[in-house]
Amino acid sequence: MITGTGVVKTFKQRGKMLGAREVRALRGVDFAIPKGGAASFIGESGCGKTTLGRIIAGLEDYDEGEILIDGVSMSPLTPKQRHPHFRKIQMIHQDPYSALNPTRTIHQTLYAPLSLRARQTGRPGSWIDERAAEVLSLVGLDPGTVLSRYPHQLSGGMRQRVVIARALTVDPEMLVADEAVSMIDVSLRLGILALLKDLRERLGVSVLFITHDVATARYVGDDGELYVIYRGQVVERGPVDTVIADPVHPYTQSLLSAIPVLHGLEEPGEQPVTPLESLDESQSDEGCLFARRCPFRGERCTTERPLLHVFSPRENTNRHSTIGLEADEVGLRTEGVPQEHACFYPARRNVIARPMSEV
Ligand SMILES: Nc1ncnc2c1ncn2[C@@H]1O[C@H](COP(=O)(O)OP(=O)(O)OP(=O)(O)O)[C@@H](O)[C@H]1O
Repeated sequence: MITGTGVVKTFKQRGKMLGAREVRALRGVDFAIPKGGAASFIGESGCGKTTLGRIIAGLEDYDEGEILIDGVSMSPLTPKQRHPHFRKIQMIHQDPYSALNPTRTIHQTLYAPLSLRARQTGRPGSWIDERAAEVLSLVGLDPGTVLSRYPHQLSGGMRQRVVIARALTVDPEMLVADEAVSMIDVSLRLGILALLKDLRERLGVSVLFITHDVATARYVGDDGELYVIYRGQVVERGPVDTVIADPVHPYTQSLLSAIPVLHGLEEPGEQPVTPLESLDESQSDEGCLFARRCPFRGERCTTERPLLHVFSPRENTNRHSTIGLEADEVGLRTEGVPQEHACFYPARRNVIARPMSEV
C-alpha cells in the first residue's frame, strides 16, 4: 500500500529567453493505491502525471508532504534508507527502445539485476538463468528465441515486454506504467495492456497507469480509482466507471467530452473553456485552479478548493457516514463540499475545450 498526502513538487527551470522560473508541478496531491489494486492518473500534458509517477517510484524527490509505503514514512529517511522501500515499485517508461541498452543482449539486460538479487537473497548462480527464463515467460516471450537478441532485433511490443520482464526481476509489488503503450504500434497495444492486467491477476502486483487515454485506464484498472489531475492538483477522484459515467468537476467533463461514447453525451457542449496556455504560473494555489478556465465558476471557486473524492461502494461505509451520506448514495455525492455550491455540483453538462487553433 502506498499513500501520499499533500505532495508538493516545484521545478526550477532555466531558459536563455525567460531566465529562471519556477514550475509548480504538484500542488498538494493526496493518493492511496492499495496492494494488488489499480489506479490511473489522467490529465492534459504538463499537468504533473509523470512527476507524480516518478515520485511514487522513488525516481524523483518531493518538496513537501508525506509518502508512506506499507505504513513507513519516506520523509525522514535518507535516499539509501528509502531504496528498499521504493524497490518494490518499478516504473515502465513509454519508450521501450531508450529504456534498453542497445549494446546489450536481453540476457545481459536481465543478468545484471538478477545477479544482484541472487547476491541479496543468497541464491546460487544457477538461479539467475532460471529466473531470466521465468520472467520472460511471464511476459509472454519465448526465452529460447529472445535471450540472445539485441533490442533492435525485437518489435516495439516485444521490447516493452522485456522492459516489464526486467521490472519483474526485483519481485515488485507495484508497476507504474507511464504512457506504456503510446510509442508502440497500435496493433500491439492491446497485448501490452492485457499483459499488465494479467500480471495484476497472476502476481497480485498493483498497477498505476499514467495516461492521456481514459479508455486504457478503464481497461487495465477497471476496479481501481481514476485520478483526474489538473495543473498539479487532483480535481476529481473516484472509481473509474463512476467518474467516467458521472464526472462531477467541469474539468473532468471537459476532458471526457472528447470521448462521447464513454461519456454518453449526444450533443456537443456550448461552454468553451479558456486554453491552458493563457494562464500564468504565478497563480496561487487557493481555490480551484480550473476556476479561471471554467465557464461555471462562482466567487467561491477562487477561494475554496473542491475535494471531489467519490467513494466506491466497496469502501468502508463509515467513511461515507462521516460525511453524512448513505452507502447507496455513493457515486452521486462528493466529500466535504456543501451541496448548495452549484459549481461544485454542476448538473451533468457538456464542456468542450475550444481547439487551440480557434483561440
Ligand atoms: N526535470 C524537470 N525540470 C524542470 N521542469 C520539469 C521537469 N520535469 C517536469 N517538469 C515540468 O513540470 C510540469 C509537469 O510535468 P510532467 O511531465 O509531470 O507532466 P505530464 O502531465 O506527465 O505531461 P506529459 O503527459 O506531457 O508527459 C511541466 O510543466 C514540466 O515542464
